Amino acid sequence: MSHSPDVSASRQHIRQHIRQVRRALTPHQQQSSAHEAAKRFLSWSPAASAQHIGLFLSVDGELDTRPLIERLWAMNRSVYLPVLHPFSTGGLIMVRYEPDTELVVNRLRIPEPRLDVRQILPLQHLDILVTPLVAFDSTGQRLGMGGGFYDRTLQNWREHGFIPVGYAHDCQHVEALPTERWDIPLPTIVTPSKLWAW
Ligand SMILES: Nc1nc2c(c(=O)[nH]1)N(C=O)[C@@H](CNc1ccc(C(=O)N[C@@H](CCC(=O)O)C(=O)O)cc1)CN2
Ligand SMILES: Nc1ncnc2c1ncn2[C@@H]1O[C@H](COP(=O)(O)OP(=O)(O)OP(=O)(O)O)[C@@H](O)[C@H]1O
Repeated sequence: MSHSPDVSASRQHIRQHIRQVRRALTPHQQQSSAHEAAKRFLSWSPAASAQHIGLFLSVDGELDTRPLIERLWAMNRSVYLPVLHPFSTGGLIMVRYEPDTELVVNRLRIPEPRLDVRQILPLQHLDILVTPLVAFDSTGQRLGMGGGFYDRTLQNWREHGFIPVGYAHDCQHVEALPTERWDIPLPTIVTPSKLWAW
């Protein structure tokens, strides 16, 4: 439940607006942005020593993670994708993603690996969690698609010992987001043109 209908309505408005703006990027803009962002991510120092990296498969105009995933595979890093938890509402499970991993489309229409318990990585073994977002602000607050999946997954990230990093287009930046008490700000966000750090 939201503490205020205004906050909730304004979050919904920002979501719709930014989703439309990022869907309007051309395939060429998408491609060059994906390349620039992958380079920036790989030159960020925590990425140099990270072995287990959580990513996501881009949909809906999101900054394309596929070029980054290909580079990480070529560097023999282990890549994981979020799988919707089968019964814990709003939960995500990180599952290993390799070039031959079979993907299925989940109920939110996002491709994910089939849930295989042997391929699950507990969060405390993750080094970096690359986090999707719809909008971010000048203080590192993020707004997602509205499921609360990453708000839950990012709880206690310091204790788990992984570093979250937002991955988004420059046009997803807004000056200030209306926040809710469960929002977890990101310490780092990579865009094609900038590395934001707080
Ligand atoms: N690429 C990607 N994967 C991700 C996320 C994300 O933001 N991006 N998530 C981050 O949390 C989780 C999924 N979160 C989601 C939350 C809401 C909707 C949603 O409302 N989607 C549709 C309606 C669903 C339908 O088609 O039935 C919509 O576009 O309105 C989608 C994903 C896990 N995987
Ligand atoms: N830590 C949490 N524990 C329980 N419920 C939560 C938690 N975080 C968020 N929620 C619930 O999830 C719902 C969606 O939250 P919100 O709109 O902030 O999601 P979001 O940040 O846009 O999405 P996401 O994190 O999936 O990208 C809210 O109704 C909220 O009550």
